[in-house]
Amino acid sequence: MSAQILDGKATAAAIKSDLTARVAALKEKGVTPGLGTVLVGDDPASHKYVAGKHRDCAQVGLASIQRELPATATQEEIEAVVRELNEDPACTGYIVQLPLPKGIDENRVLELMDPAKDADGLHPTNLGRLVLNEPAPLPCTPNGVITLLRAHGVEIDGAEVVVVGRGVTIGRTMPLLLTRRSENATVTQCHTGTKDLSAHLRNADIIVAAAGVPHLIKAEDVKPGAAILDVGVSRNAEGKIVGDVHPDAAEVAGWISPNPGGVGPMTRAQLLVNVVEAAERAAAAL
Ligand SMILES: Nc1nc2c(c(=O)[nH]1)N[C@@H](CN(C=O)c1ccc(C(=O)N[C@@H](CCC(=O)O)C(=O)O)cc1)CN2
Repeated sequence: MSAQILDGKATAAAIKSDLTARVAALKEKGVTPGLGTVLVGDDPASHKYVAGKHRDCAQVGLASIQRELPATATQEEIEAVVRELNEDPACTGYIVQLPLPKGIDENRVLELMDPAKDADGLHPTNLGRLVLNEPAPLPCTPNGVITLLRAHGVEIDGAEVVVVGRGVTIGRTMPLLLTRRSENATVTQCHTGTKDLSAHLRNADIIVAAAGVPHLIKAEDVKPGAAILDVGVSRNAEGKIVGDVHPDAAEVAGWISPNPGGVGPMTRAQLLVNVVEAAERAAAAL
């Protein structure tokens, strides 16, 4: 068997095309939504991701607000930029690109954000709303995973899903989204403390791999026909992405997301969705 592709690039393009029309409609009402980004330090991957976010903004007609600080920036300097964006009326929503440099208290920065402008859905208030089933901006990568599965007709309802990883941007929140009544999946969360990862994986209809361990998941770990979402990003000596999933797994799986070209573009598209939805809510309240 050779897996079918969960095409993140094409699915993200369709989402962006829909958003372009919605942004144009907002502009006709006199509202120009803007996405802000706070980027601290010189991690090349973070710079690439943020540049991609602003390219997306230009494509769909969103205004871009970019704030960059050096790796030497203090906690207070970063927090000052967050306070400024909280107050900036041109900024509909913004993100603080993670990870922040060592020594910076990331949670303190996230907590300082105005929850109404939290385009990543990572503010504690919004994470709490998600737990309570209240409306909130949804974390971009987990929401991107679900949108990608749905766009390709992969059944989530009743599926056994294994999430590998417990990081903030995906591992922690992926199970919360998947176990909502609208998704209705059964989720097992695995992590470095899991005793027999392979046994869990072999039982999964859907695997979300977000461990950041190159080629952790191999063909023999995969149930025939399963859907695999490879969210892991490691880099080889040439700086090329190496995912969590060994390429041989595609011979066993029914569906697989390429990496790059799978969940990454979906993360960016869902970020735009959060900003446009926030702008639409604000416009409706005018
Ligand atoms: N504040 C946040 N920080 C981080 C998040 C996040 O959701 N919010 N997630 C990741 C990084 N990330 C978003 O910021 C992200 C990752 C990957 C991509 C992407 O488009 N990847 C491309 C490949 C790009 C490359 O060649 O390096 C792809 O997969 O095709 C976009 C955004 C951590 N930080």
